[in-house]
Amino acid sequence: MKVVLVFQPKNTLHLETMSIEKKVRKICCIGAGYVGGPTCSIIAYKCPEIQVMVTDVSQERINQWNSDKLPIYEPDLDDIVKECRGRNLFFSIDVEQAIKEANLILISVNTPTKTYGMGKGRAADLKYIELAARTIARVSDQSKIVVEKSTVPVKAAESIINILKANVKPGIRHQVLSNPEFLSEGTAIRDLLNPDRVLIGGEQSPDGQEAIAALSDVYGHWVKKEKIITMNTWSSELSKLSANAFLAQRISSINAISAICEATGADVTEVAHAVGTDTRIGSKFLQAGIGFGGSCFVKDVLNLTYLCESLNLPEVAAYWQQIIDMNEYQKRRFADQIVKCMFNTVSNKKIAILGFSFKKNTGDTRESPAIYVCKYLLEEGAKLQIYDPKVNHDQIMWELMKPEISENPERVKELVEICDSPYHAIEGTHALAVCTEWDEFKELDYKTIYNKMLKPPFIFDGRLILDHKMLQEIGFHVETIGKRLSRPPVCRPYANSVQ
Ligand SMILES: NC(=O)c1ccc[n+]([C@@H]2O[C@H](COP(=O)([O-])OP(=O)(O)OC[C@H]3O[C@@H](n4cnc5c(N)ncnc54)[C@H](O)[C@@H]3O)[C@@H](O)[C@H]2O)c1
Ligand SMILES: O=c1ccn([C@@H]2O[C@H](COP(=O)(O)OP(=O)(O)O[C@H]3O[C@H](CO)[C@@H](O)[C@H](O)[C@H]3O)[C@@H](O)[C@H]2O)c(=O)[nH]1
Repeated sequence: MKVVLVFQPKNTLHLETMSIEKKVRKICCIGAGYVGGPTCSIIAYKCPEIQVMVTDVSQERINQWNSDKLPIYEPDLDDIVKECRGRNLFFSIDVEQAIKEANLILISVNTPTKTYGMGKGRAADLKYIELAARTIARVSDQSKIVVEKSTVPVKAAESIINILKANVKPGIRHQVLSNPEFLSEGTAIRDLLNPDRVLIGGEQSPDGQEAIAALSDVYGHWVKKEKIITMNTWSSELSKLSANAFLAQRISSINAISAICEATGADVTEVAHAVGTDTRIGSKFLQAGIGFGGSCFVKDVLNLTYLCESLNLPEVAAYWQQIIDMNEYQKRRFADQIVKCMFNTVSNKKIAILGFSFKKNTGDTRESPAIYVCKYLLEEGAKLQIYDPKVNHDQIMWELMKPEISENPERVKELVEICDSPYHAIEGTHALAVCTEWDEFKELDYKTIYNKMLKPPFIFDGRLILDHKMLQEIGFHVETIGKRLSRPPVCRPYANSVQ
């Protein structure tokens, strides 16, 4: 461990270490979002001797974390926050003070797709990461372990290192680690408590290894040693993007197969089962549907394609881009199927949209496929009655009134009604479309629903969760993804279907 001589205010000569502390005692997390909040709650829960301060620039978000109604919905999160908050888990907007006091800092800020300038619509916008790094450099009086938890393009840690090096106070040497997060929304607590693996990438130097060991110790409180994988920084950053690209690729692959099923009479559920029982392939992430959404897959695959282009690898970029293209096709296909089945027009027809979040057990709507299904139906003049158990009304309207979704927000207000229950949503509708796989949609009283709908009543199951046989017996016209159910002559969605 290196030492440096520094003069303290009282002119006494004092020895101070330049290196990072080996033991983590205080953590500051920058960014109190879907990752920062749950991750730090679990750290605080499992490491009672570590003080964890979660910070954010948003006063509203911090107030919510300090209240009984947390800003995000995650099963089991409330109980863990209640147990740790005020003990060794705190939420604050004083980012600078928290950085000063901590010896390990998690950067967990958003890295959205750029909406302007170079790389618009593809590259990750790293402005929040950069700002966090500059703040750390400016306010730190001691060397810290700086952990990149946000998902970033490969070599982002190099930019953080450069910013820190160029701005730190004399005698200070921070260590930057990559520790990408793999939690899924809706199962965040389960994933954090029992991760498949924890990745830590760092510098291959003695200081880098010390920092890796310190972070490994934190996870070691509850994660088995063999699940903590250490590697070089760039491998760690690329592993995160690759994992998401592989997962998204499986969904686009099964969705591509679903189109073939509809055209041939094969059944995508049977095909997915047959394919997934091959142990080399595995059964997870083969659920066909209306396409993937969420804040990560679209953003991270686009980020990967942009990275490939920047590295002058156009063929590789085109390969990954195809995953996004297939996803767009799938969302569009579902909306087209609704229009075509309903006698080629949905103008002024009421359609119930059940589910608006991007998947069940979350209130998150970022990149939700439901948004695009609604967008296409609104463009056709449909009146939508939308219900979601966890997404609040304003959030739904905000998503649908974004300029990239609707050119005419007033028209959206006229055509959309947000409902408090599924039964309210289906009142007087011609059709019902399931856009999120919430369990409660399986349990609805479909006989009552049948009576409340106009005839013939259509059900479009975009998530393959309903009992189609039972619905047909009640009298519904049922359509789904990747298999043919009822086929009256009015409903032949795909002109080139093999009969
Ligand atoms: N959401 C997920 O399930 C998930 C899973 C794994 C990884 N990730 C990645 O983790 C990162 C964070 O994702 P998220 O979903 O938690 O985002 P989020 O938008 O929910 O939260 C980010 C928070 O950071 C805050 N912030 C931004 N700049 C700040 C600054 N300078 N100082 C203090 N606070 C600041 C924002 O106000 C926001 O509250 C992203 O890179 C994402 O790709 C997300
Ligand atoms: O077989 C499947 C599985 C998922 N989906 C859809 O894919 C999207 C993403 O689902 P999921 O991966 O479960 O949720 P996320 O919270 O987005 O989690 C992903 O993105 C996170 C952010 O990077 C990663 O940490 C996780 O490991 C990764 O699974 C959702 O719209 C799902 O409905 C399908 O259509 N079919």
